[in-house]
Amino acid sequence: MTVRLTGVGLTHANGRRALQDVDLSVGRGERLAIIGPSGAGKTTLLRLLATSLQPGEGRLELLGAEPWHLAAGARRRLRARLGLIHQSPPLPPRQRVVAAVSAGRLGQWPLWKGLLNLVHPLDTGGVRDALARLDLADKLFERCDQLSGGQLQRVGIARVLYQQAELILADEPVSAMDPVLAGHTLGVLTREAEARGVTLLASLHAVDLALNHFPRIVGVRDGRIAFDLPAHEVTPQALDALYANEQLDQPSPASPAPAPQIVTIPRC
Ligand SMILES: Nc1ncnc2c1ncn2[C@@H]1O[C@H](COP(=O)(O)OP(=O)(O)OP(=O)(O)O)[C@@H](O)[C@H]1O
Repeated sequence: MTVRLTGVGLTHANGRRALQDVDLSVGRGERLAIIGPSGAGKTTLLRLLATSLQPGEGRLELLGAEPWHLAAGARRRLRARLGLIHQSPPLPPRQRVVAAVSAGRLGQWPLWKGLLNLVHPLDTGGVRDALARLDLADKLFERCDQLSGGQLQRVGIARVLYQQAELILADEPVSAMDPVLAGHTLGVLTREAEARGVTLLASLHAVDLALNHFPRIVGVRDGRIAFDLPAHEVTPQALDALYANEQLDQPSPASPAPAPQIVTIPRC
């Protein structure tokens, strides 16, 4: 298994319980979309898998290791095998795209090579190839602060492709793109993952993108796994239950009581 969570719970520092009783096993090469309403715990789950958050309860295994039982150096080496795609890639604004993408391999390089690469990019050809897959080869020497939000997201994806990560964790990777580009970009990412046998977990708000691009769908609600199904078995009823918004369901005290109504968050 690439990922195994057993009875995992996580409470944020402010006391907010974000995950509870999460059991999840993901095999090597699987592609899985995580969907669910806002605040359900999708980002927390991905941050936990990225080892930026430590579970309060339960057991986490990643790539055959238990990260929180490893010494710091071994945990750093494990992290170098994980590729993180952020909704807003944390790229230094003045950095050139070539440096931002090549930084994907910093965790695999000795310090001297990483420093040298900052001054003089060592593998411009490899970086250009990764960018070309995202139709961004012409942005190689542009500054990150001169790119649009959607272009920056594609730079973040190119960085993880260049890294050749074994497990890709993507948090809303196409949220800043128009629907056509979002679909195209997810297609590139999922095909790359499939061709390389890489495990891919992505959180997505757009349910149609999740169903079209991922064979397995995990629905998360209130910090728990509501369903874990092959995409073709996800029913409209399961989606309605996942997205039924209890807070919006409360009638206003000042208004005459309307007929009870479940408000469903629109899914694009
Ligand atoms: N750093 C944090 N500190 C405290 N509470 C947090 C933190 N991050 C998230 N939470 C809380 O944990 C819960 C889950 O949040 P999370 O961001 O994981 O949800 P999400 O499903 O990714 O939501 P969205 O779709 O809106 O991004 C929410 O109640 C949120 O307020």
